[in-house]
Amino acid sequence: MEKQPRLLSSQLLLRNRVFEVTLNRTLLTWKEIQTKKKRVSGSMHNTFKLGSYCVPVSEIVAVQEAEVDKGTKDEGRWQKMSQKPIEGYPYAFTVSYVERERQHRWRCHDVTFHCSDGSLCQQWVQRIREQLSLLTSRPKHLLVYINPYGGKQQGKLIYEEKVAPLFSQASISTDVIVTEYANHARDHLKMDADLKKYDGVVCVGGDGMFSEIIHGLISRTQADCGVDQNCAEEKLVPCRVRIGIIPAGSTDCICYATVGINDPVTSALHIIVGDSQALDVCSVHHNNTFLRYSVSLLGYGFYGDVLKDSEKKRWMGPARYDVSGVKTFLTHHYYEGTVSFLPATDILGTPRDKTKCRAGCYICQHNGQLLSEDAQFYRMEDNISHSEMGGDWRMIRGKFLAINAASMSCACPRSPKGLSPAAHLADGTTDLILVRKCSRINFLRHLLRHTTKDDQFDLNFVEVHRVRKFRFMPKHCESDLELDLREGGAGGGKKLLRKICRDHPACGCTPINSSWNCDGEVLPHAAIEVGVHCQLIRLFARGIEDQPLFEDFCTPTVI
Ligand SMILES: CCCCCCCCCCCCC/C=C/[C@@H](O)[C@H](COP(=O)(O)O)NC(=O)CCCCCCCCCCCCCCC
Ligand SMILES: Nc1ncnc2c1ncn2[C@@H]1O[C@H](COP(=O)(O)OP(=O)(O)O)[C@@H](O)[C@H]1O
Ligand SMILES: [Ca+2]
Repeated sequence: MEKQPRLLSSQLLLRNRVFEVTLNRTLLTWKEIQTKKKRVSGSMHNTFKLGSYCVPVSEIVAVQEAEVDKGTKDEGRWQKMSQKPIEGYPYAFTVSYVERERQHRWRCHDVTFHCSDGSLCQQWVQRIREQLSLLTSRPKHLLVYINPYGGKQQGKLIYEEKVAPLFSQASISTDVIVTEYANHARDHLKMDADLKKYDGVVCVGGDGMFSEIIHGLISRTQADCGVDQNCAEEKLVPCRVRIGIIPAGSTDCICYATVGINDPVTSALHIIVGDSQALDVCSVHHNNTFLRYSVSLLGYGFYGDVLKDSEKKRWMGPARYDVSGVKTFLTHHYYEGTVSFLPATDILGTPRDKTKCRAGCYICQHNGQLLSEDAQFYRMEDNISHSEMGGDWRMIRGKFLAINAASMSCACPRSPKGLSPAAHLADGTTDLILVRKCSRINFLRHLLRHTTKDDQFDLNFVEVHRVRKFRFMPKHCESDLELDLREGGAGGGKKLLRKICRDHPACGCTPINSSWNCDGEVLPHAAIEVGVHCQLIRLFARGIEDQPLFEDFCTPTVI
């Protein structure tokens, strides 16, 4: 077979101007070759530049021959044609590529090049397609789950109108399941789905729906590999299949904190270009029983109570969180208990850093590497258990308005910098935020700082620790009591009840325990043990990209 030259370069017409169009292994560039210079708006010093653009091949969505109706030139039927023929350039092809807009929004943009020669036009289409086929990280076949009841109940519409057309343009085939009941997606992934057929799973819904997907996928992977999820010390096996999130929920924090915006088209484009972003996952256990996984917020007290109350107000849609938020704020419950945690030592980064986790984050790479080297070392020294390698646990007893573990920033439209602005997506740690009992006005000051530039940790009743593991034990352990009543018979039960009455007089003003908000799902247990599993799952995302220096930029990059 004849070997193709690496570089393809031709003079083609674009909007009636001649461009030198070049395709190499990584870039498609087009440069105006007329002498006329073009002013580029918004550039730093209003300088004049040649019209010259480039798009990375990795950000091309598709290429196709454009329809140019050559035979109808004299019949005045231009409106029927997708492209007007240009004298001497009767053939054309259209390249669709990612264009960056403000606030991390991506859009699919088209550029049509006109050629004088049919075989040249075909050569261009073929060469670009060949280049695209070399991008092995792009998904070809996806399994899509849609929650039709998430958020404003627009999931199906959002998928059909905004996402499906892009997938088909990018030649991605899909199997789509619209869920019929809660946990439908989880159980399908866990037991029925033929995962070998797919390069990824797409979740159309909110954080709760995403939680279903990761539970199905992680449980399935552990079952296939013979790993027992109930054992908190087990090293879990990372999932092969990547997950894409099309935001169609109420908070969409996981999408927002990994992409920088909750926008369905942006997310679809990240899936199409085959992005990959590893994510830490917390496992939640109690008494050697697996309870749940969490990737964003594990919140006890305030966020647990907001969520529990909001579940009764689902009919309100996303506004339920504001109503329950105000109600919970006014109720001002605090909860007593003991938090123990294992601080993450030997790592780069602290929760008070000014630098944030961004696309290609060095801290995530460094800390992830460190953990896998540690794991190798301790596998060799197999007489040392994982808990012994850990270091020193710390213990804090107190009265808390909120205990929040943020494994990622938890940025969302309500709080664009999030609960822990400097948390990392894939560093193997979670940020444990303890908000002690304080006045309403002080708690409001803390909450308000989630929405401003001010530091929400710079208050004397708030502390934050970057940890690998933590435990919470409420002062009055309800689940233990129930367990004791069942197991210990009447005598043991009476003794325990007497103790509780002594410790907690029946004033009736405060519920004994809160529940945990686990990625937007209510976890009724109060006593839990949590461990972080570094980079257990991967998303079709790349982390938040650094904002460009100047506002008025757009791709294709002007060079
Ligand atoms: C005074 C203004 C205070 C604004 C404080 C906003 C903080 C928001 C931080 C949100 C962190 C979100 C973490 C992610 C949680 C989600 O997993 C989870 C599920 O998402 P899904 O429905 O898409 O499935 N979402 C949630 O749990 C929602 C949490 C939303 C909490 C809103 C709290 C509003 C508080 C308002 C207090 C107002 C006091 C007014 C006093 C007069
Ligand atoms: N077909 C369905 N019917 C009812 N509930 C569902 C269905 N599919 C998923 N769910 C559940 O709906 C809940 C909320 O979903 P989510 O997409 O996160 O929306 P929201 O962001 O509005 O909470 C999740 O707990 C999920 O398990
Ligand atoms: Ca993390």
